Amino acid sequence: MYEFHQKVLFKHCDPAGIVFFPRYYEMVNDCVEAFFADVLDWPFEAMHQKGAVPTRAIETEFLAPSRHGDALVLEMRIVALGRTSCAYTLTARCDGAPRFTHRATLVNVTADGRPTAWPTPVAVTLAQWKDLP
Ligand SMILES: CC(C)(COP(=O)(O)OP(=O)(O)OC[C@H]1O[C@@H](n2cnc3c(N)ncnc32)[C@H](O)[C@@H]1OP(=O)(O)O)[C@@H](O)C(=O)NCCC(=O)NCCSC(=O)c1cc(O)c2ccccc2c1O
Repeated sequence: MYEFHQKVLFKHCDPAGIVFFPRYYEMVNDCVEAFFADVLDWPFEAMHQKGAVPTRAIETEFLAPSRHGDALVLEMRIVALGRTSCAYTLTARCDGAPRFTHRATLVNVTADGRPTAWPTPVAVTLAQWKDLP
């Protein structure tokens, strides 16, 4: 499991005082960006020179609201790996209690947007992470 820590900031909250869902999606993408840099050794700034990794499928359940100052921990796991795609799940918790769960599939694409096989070192590392608790 890969952990990403995110304190809820003023900018994340709506006038009702809770995190607005697009801000959660930005936190998710920040977690994925950190995973690519820290774990895959393939930072977005390098990856985007030759292609991209757009999201093909996405599903989120919001279980309890988060508020300014909450210390969120996003727990990311690789749950499926294909030739060009991989799926991850993410559970965000505050003090151990779940706030939202998320599952998405990313597809590795060329500069002209066509699916292409993961680079071998990336595929090897994703395979090592797949199904880790
Ligand atoms: C993403 C596409 C280019 C895929 O093309 P196509 O639909 O033709 O895909 P294939 O049929 O060839 O399958 C490729 C691959 O995907 C798997 N797959 C297909 N459908 C699904 C599904 N419903 N659920 C799960 N998996 C699916 C299929 O099995 C194949 O896997 P293999 O491993 O077996 O090869 C095309 O669909 C497309 O361009 N879609 C639009 C993408 C988009 O606009 N997304 C939203 C905005 S972009 C975005 O959010 C985003 C951009 C980035 O640059 C990022 C960079 C880094 C991280 C995240 C990013 C990000 O989220």
